[in-house]
Amino acid sequence: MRYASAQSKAGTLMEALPWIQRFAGKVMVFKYGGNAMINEELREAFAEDMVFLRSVGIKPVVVHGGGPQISSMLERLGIESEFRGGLRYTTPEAMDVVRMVLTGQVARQLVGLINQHGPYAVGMSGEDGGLLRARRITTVVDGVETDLGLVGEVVGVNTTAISSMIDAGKIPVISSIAPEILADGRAVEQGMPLDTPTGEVLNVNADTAAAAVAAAIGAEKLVMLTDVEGLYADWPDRDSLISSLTARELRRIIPSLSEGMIPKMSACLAAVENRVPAASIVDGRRAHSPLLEIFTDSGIGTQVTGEATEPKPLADFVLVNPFRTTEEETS
Ligand SMILES: Nc1ncnc2c1ncn2[C@@H]1O[C@H](COP(=O)(O)OP(=O)(O)O)[C@@H](O)[C@H]1O
Ligand SMILES: CC(=O)N[C@@H](CCC(=O)OP(=O)(O)O)C(=O)O
Repeated sequence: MRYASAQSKAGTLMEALPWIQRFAGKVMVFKYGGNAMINEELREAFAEDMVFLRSVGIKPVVVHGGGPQISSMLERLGIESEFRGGLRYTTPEAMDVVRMVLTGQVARQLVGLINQHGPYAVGMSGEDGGLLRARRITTVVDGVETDLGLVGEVVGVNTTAISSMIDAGKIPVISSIAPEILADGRAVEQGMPLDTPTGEVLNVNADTAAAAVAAAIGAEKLVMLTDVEGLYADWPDRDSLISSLTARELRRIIPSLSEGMIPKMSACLAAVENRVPAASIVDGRRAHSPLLEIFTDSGIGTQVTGEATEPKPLADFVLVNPFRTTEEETS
């Protein structure tokens, strides 16, 4: 009996071998969403997975969210908060809470859990060392352009800051807030250079931040942990789980999606359109879902693949626009 169980473990390890060989030395970005951090056991399993990957030569980078944790802190403090098109309308008062919860609470906890296994994790706020830069965005609700307050999208990533951590054997744990720069018409209007800092800090949805980081550092894969098994074609029909789709198919589906799935699937699309070979959504409520997604032949969630492209050259500071499509780039 003991031999049979040991044999099944060996079988699992052998299934992982070709994937370990394929991904060794490669960078993978994991977006760890607040809805996937629901209990200590899951958070510990996530930390173990990151350490496991690092130990077999894969280079994990974590970009974390914490939406539910921000919402409960805002509620405790009596600060109103609402979502518009899946993004939090963020007042200056709410921004202080976003920063406090993401960098002071969620990142600290994750870094602590990973570092129980050795001194691997380093918490990095998007504000530190010019790691991220963002420009302000609005959203469209029922066909109307709608203000989001202090909300942005990442337009610049300091890849040197991230790769020097990776090269030192560390696991960067990145919080999705970013200093605002003038990167649009406002700069031109004000006669300023396109990357002038405004002094404001913006709240960036962690899905879009993870996609921008994955694209900028030339990640092999982006894996998003959330609270569903993957993308359902006919939500909420649980029999309609899509196990894989191409960027082209996803582009067609996105307009029909609701709330949180809009930034998530747009981020997957942005990653694969910016030469990340694959982006997956996995169920973070299942312990060790990152390992199961990467090291099993079938994977477990929904995988989006891009059209084959040349590998992306790395630069020290990469300007990215997560929402520019390949068509726009080439037209
Ligand atoms: N087509 C769909 N397939 C799967 N989930 C969907 C779909 N459309 C909407 N959803 C919702 O999107 C949620 C995930 O988005 P969100 O709550 O923002 O996740 P996270 O907090 O992990 O970023 C799911 O819990 C589900 O309720
Ligand atoms: C602009 C915006 O919506 N920012 C998000 C940032 C955190 C996040 O994205 O967390 P999850 O991944 O857990 O959802 C927010 O304020 O909730």
